[in-house]
Formats: sequence, C-alpha cells, structure tokens
Amino acid sequence: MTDSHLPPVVLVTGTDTDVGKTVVTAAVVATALAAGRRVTAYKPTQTGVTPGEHGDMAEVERLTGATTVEGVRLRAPMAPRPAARLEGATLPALAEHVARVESLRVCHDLVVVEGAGGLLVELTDAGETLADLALALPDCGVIIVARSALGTLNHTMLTREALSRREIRQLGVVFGAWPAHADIIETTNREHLRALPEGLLGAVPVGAPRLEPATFRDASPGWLPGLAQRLGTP
Ligand SMILES: Nc1ncnc2c1ncn2[C@@H]1O[C@H](COP(=O)(O)OP(=O)(O)OP(=O)(O)O)[C@@H](O)[C@H]1O
Ligand SMILES: C[C@H](N)[C@H](N)CCCCCC(=O)O
Ligand SMILES: [Mg+2]
Repeated sequence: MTDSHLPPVVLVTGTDTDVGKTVVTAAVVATALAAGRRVTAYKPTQTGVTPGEHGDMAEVERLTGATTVEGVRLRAPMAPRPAARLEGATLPALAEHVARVESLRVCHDLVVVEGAGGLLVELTDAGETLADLALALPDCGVIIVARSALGTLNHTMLTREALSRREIRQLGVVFGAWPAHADIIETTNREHLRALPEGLLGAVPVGAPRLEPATFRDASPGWLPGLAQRLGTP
C-alpha cells in the first residue's frame, strides 16, 4: 500500500458534534464522484431527528446527488446510547454496521461513514465507538473534521492520539468551516495542523452548505486538494 492509496472505506469523525462532519462527508462524496468513483455514504446512528425528518444522509444526498444509507434513527438530540434508552430502543450491534458497510462495498469503490459527534461517542448497546468500527473494518482510514476556532489544536491532537494508540489509519484533517477572512489564530492553527504527519486534506469554506448543489459538487475537489490528489481527480 502506498501513501497515496485511499482505502475503500473512509470514516469521517469530528473533534466534536456540529463541526461540519456532514458537510465534509458531502464534500468527500462529491470529490470522489468528480474522480469517477462509485461512492455512497452511511450514517450508522442518526440522532436528533424524527421519523421522516431530513437527517445527515438526506443532506449528503441533496448536496451531491449520491445515494446514501442510514442505520438507526432516534429522536433525542443526544448521543445514541442515551437517546436509545429514552425510546426503549435497541441499537444495532457493531457486526451489523460492519456487514452493512461490507455490503455497500460490493457495488461502490468508496463508502464514506459519518460518525455521531466525536470519535469515542458510543454507537452500540455494548458501548462500541466509531474507533471500534474502524478496527472492525478491514481496509479503512479516518478523516478528522476540526473547527477553525481557538481550541481546535487540543481537540484535534486528542482525537489523533486516540486514533494513534489504537493504530487506526489517519488520512488527515479537514476544517469544516473555514472563514473567508481567517484571523492570525486561525491561520497559525492551520499551519500547525498542516505540518503534522498526514497533515491537512483541506478546508470547506464558510457558507458551503448554502451553495446550489451543482456549485457544491463542482467546488468540492478544490476544497479538499489532499483528497482530490489521492483520488486522481481531473
Ligand atoms: N462550511 C460551513 N459553512 C456554514 N455552515 C456550516 C458549514 N459546515 C457546517 N455548517 C453548519 O453547521 C451546522 C453543523 O454542521 P454539521 O451538521 O455538518 O455538523 P456535524 O459535525 O455533522 O454534526 P453531528 O455530530 O450532528 O453529525 C449545520 O447547521 C451546518 O449547516
Ligand atoms: C444530536 C447531535 N447533533 C449528534 N447527532 C449527536 C452528538 C452526540 C455527542 C455526545 C457527546 O459527546 O456529548
Ligand atoms: Mg452530521
């Protein structure tokens, strides 16, 4: 495997909830589509939406036109385990998520999996996390979505350390919402993360989810040059 190899399963985690994982997932999907890949996205546990309500995968579909799959859906806007407890629901076991990803791989070159909140949020009744899902999948890598705000260095390094100590492959960091006029702190934080091993894959500009889907799709590879290069995007 070369450094430029992109695994067939990419897990998108964040340094926190609300950092832009869904929008980055859509940008990764759009970048892969532009490179001619058959790509889909999967959200194992979607919380904070009622039946019929627009969830994260619907947003990815709206922005990219790709088809997506949702695992379990829960109403409460909280972590999956307490949300399931409130509803008296059972969460799918890790093996079910692994099987779902494997089945999606059959017809796709790339499966992009979006976590819930950060890396160590529990996704199953047994307390397994997105990190455990990464360990259970044979050939995958993780993208970390970070905020551009002050505080992001610590949150990003904590997430990197949690991945490193589990020997989970890291693909790089993406800023979920990069301001048009970055201040000195944002700029120096960006340079700091760029200098790390794996470094920065890119940054999604503020306002990206409000773009017309066609514009979002066209612009995505330019936001993620580190990924577009590995995909051989024209
Ligand atoms: N680049 C951006 N510019 C402007 N708004 C953004 C951008 N990225 C995300 N947002 C907005 O910020 C909010 C949180 O983003 P998003 O839903 O992608 O977060 P998330 O990390 O996926 O959260 P969750 O843990 O719930 O899955 C949304 O309202 C989204 O539209
Ligand atoms: C409801 C929210 N938007 C996410 N889907 C779930 C975030 C879980 C975060 C749990 C935590 O770390 O406190
Ligand atoms: Mg999301």
